[in-house]
Amino acid sequence: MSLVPLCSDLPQFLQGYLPNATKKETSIRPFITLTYAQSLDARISKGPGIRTTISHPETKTMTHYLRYHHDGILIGSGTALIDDPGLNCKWGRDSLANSPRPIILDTKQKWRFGGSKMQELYNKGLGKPPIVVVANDPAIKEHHVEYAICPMDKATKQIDWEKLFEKLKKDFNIQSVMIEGGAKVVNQLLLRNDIINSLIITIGSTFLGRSGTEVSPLQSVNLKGITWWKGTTDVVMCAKLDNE
Ligand SMILES: NC(=O)c1ccc[n+]([C@@H]2O[C@H](COP(=O)([O-])OP(=O)(O)OC[C@H]3O[C@@H](n4cnc5c(N)ncnc54)[C@H](O)[C@@H]3O)[C@@H](O)[C@H]2O)c1
Ligand SMILES: Nc1nc(=O)c(N)c(NC[C@H](O)[C@H](O)[C@H](O)COP(=O)(O)O)[nH]1
Repeated sequence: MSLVPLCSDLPQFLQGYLPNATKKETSIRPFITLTYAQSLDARISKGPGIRTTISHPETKTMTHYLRYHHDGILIGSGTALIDDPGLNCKWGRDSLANSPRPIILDTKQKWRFGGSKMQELYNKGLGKPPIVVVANDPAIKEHHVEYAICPMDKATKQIDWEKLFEKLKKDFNIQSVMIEGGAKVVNQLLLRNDIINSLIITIGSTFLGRSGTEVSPLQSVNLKGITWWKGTTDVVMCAKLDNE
């Protein structure tokens, strides 16, 4: 499916929140953008296992413009298994060159590249092959997939985000990552002002109801550098996570 044209005021609106392509990041971690689309009642899907369109076509195009500006695009295995996303970039003339590298957080090793939309795009020369984040050497290694082995923190039984992003930069030369969900990933990273450089949230003019998948961090989060864009049915907020 082709995209509608990018709204002419969006590049200027997003500029201060994108990785700077001309300036190599000096930090040991990549530039990290946290981005997702939510309903007015802070839901990102109608419920577990239900792929839900929230964005208007013009903010869908914006997402592809964001993909164009990042080296990697990270999602949790929940999203990979439920949505079977392509994660390539349809904005611009050359999908393969413009696409970010998909990064799938799959410590339980449940997702397979084989048979996925990502593989279909890769086979057609329209997308890049994924990096799969695992906690230990995977029992099954798939063709064309690279694995980032990232040990779990023993206490939290979660991967250490800092170590993961350092590894992505050092071992895979990923200078910028956009994180596209889902809820478990977003809820953790909304609390990480030490890691997240930009927050870009699309809000669609719909309510998805209480059985919807909610995004809401464990504690309150303050924002700064806030700016809003208004489209036909959606608004987009760009911000930075505050240090307070
Ligand atoms: N509207 C949007 O912008 C948007 C974007 C993405 C996904 N979604 C929706 O979100 C839903 C999926 O969200 P979800 O919360 O179920 O799944 P998720 O995509 O957040 O993936 C969760 C899984 O990722 C892994 N994981 C996450 N954090 C980890 C950590 N720190 N260490 C180790 N492993 C970790 C675990 O395997 C966990 O089960 C789907 O319904 C999807 O359609 C919506
Ligand atoms: N911006 C945005 N608006 C939405 O309404 C929605 N549901 C998502 N959801 C993000 C999720 O990760 C999707 O699975 C991928 O956006 C699909 O990606 P593809 O088009 O297959 O490349 N994102």
